[in-house]
Amino acid sequence: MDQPLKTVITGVSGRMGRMLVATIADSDRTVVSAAVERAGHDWIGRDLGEVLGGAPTGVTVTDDIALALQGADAVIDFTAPAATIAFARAAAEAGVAHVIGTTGMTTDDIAQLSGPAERTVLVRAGNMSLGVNLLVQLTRRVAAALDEDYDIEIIESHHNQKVDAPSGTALMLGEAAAAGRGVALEDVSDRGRDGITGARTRGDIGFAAIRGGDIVGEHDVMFAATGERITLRHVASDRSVFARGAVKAALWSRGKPPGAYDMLDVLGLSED
Ligand SMILES: NC(=O)C1=CN([C@@H]2O[C@H](COP(=O)(O)OP(=O)(O)OC[C@H]3O[C@@H](n4cnc5c(N)ncnc54)[C@H](OP(=O)(O)O)[C@@H]3O)[C@@H](O)[C@H]2O)C=CC1
Ligand SMILES: O=C(O)C1=N[C@H](C(=O)O)C[C@H](O)C1
Repeated sequence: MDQPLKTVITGVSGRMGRMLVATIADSDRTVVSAAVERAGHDWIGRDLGEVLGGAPTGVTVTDDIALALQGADAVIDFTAPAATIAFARAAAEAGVAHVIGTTGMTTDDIAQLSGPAERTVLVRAGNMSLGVNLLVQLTRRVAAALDEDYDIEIIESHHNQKVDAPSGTALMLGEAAAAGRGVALEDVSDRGRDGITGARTRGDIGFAAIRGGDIVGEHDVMFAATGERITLRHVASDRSVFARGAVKAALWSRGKPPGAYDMLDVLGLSED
């Protein structure tokens, strides 16, 4: 068997950072080799196990990404767009695979990942769960089978701490629906309706975002026509589905050539 994958976790104190530490602790194929938080965070310089309320692990939380990447195989990153761009440059420099779950990235942010992806394996997805990635493929197929008599609406629900909208998953689903219809999402996307909006434009793909309580993540893709409605739905009830997907991506990266990949590649669901 291969040596356990030496994995760096960024944003380690966050909801996903903690979930990743727990997921890796349950795996004999990966190990947390370093843990990163932002400069000034009160976990810096302390043992990861102790700050999480457990036994010492020997991993000291650091704000130095270059140091954290030394000798590592992969970095799993669920943080924020500016941090992710900086981590991508550092991972490319160190030749370490970069698994990105961060959402809320603009087109310009994403363009800044193409340089790093020429130098190392970069896997990025707005949702790392198997279920959502299957839903992406289903959405593409249903959109291809139906004409514009079926209005496509994407409804997403998340916890009250989420800072970006539409969710990364909603955008993945929107891209899939647009691809199924053979159009570009930016030409048909309808976000943030408010006030006298006028009637719906035929062919548009609409987005709606709900924020409340501790909702982990729910996504509906509705195809609404006169007299009938089809709804494809995914409900995540536990963040472990995202963490397991990210760890799977990190393991998959081993030995792959540099390039930009997504979870469809990792899961073998890519149809292109
Ligand atoms: N693709 C997927 O499957 C999923 C994606 N996500 C996405 O992952 C991201 C994180 O989500 P979540 O864990 O809920 O968010 P949290 O806010 O709980 O965690 C983010 C963490 O990143 C840290 N961070 C921010 N900037 C830096 C930096 N420069 N250096 C080091 N650490 C930094 C934050 O620190 P601080 O608190 O000090 O700012 C925080 O600890 C979001 O974009 C979310 O949408 C979430 C779930 C699944
Ligand atoms: O912020 C979250 O929590 C989540 N973010 C991702 C997204 O933006 O789609 C994935 C998941 O839905 C949870």
